[in-house]
Amino acid sequence: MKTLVVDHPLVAHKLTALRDVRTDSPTFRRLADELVTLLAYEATRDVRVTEATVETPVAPAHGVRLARPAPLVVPILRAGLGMLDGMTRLLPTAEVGFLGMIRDEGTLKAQTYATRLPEDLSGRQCFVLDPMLATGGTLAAAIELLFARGAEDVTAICLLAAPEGVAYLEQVFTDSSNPVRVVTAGLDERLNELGYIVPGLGDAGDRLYGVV
Ligand SMILES: O=P(O)(O)OC[C@H]1O[C@H](OP(=O)(O)OP(=O)(O)O)[C@H](O)[C@@H]1O
Ligand SMILES: O=c1cc[nH]c(=O)[nH]1
Ligand SMILES: [Mg+2]
Repeated sequence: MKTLVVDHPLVAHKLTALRDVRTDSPTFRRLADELVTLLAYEATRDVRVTEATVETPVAPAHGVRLARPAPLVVPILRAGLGMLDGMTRLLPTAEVGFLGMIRDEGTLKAQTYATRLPEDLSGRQCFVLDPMLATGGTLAAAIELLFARGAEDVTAICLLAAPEGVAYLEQVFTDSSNPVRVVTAGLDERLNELGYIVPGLGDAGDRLYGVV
């Protein structure tokens, strides 16, 4: 598994504002949206393309188009929904599937409460959106589900990751024929005793949509 921490001053600036406890929900949503578009640029570096030729007003020009089948973008509800618009802005022809998952805050185990994905993902490139990679349980379960349906490779886009979560994914995904990549704006210090990323940004879902 490969992990890319995007090193860019605009990403660092927006991430700092996102972390700030004084940042309100509307601003948090805007920053998350902007950050995802910046991360998506790196995350789609290996998106599959096919050669294409178009006629300019002057002459034929050789270029590329996104290959078929279209990539599948999968936000993990709730918090991943705050990353969807920023992603599809850069990849408007992608299809979108949905996974609803919640981490039990006692056991820290992920449970899936909603699945709306194509049954057959053979040959598909998938991009999973979830702002927080903490223990890694949620992302691991989501990625396993996509591979079980035939996905070819999976790139997870996160706003923040913990070393513990990255290590867990490295341990789970060792098959080089089904590569996994994590692209994140920041790799933080550690998890605390409640399974929260330190220094992190708190509960991403609550900060986007309110406490439930
Ligand atoms: O890496 P893990 O330890 O599994 O934790 C990360 C998960 O926790 C958060 O979701 P949460 O369960 O709070 O659901 P929500 O998006 O509805 O708030 C977050 O958005 C991830 O999905
Ligand atoms: O720090 C964390 C860990 C899990 N989920 C969050 O939203 N934040
Ligand atoms: Mg939450």
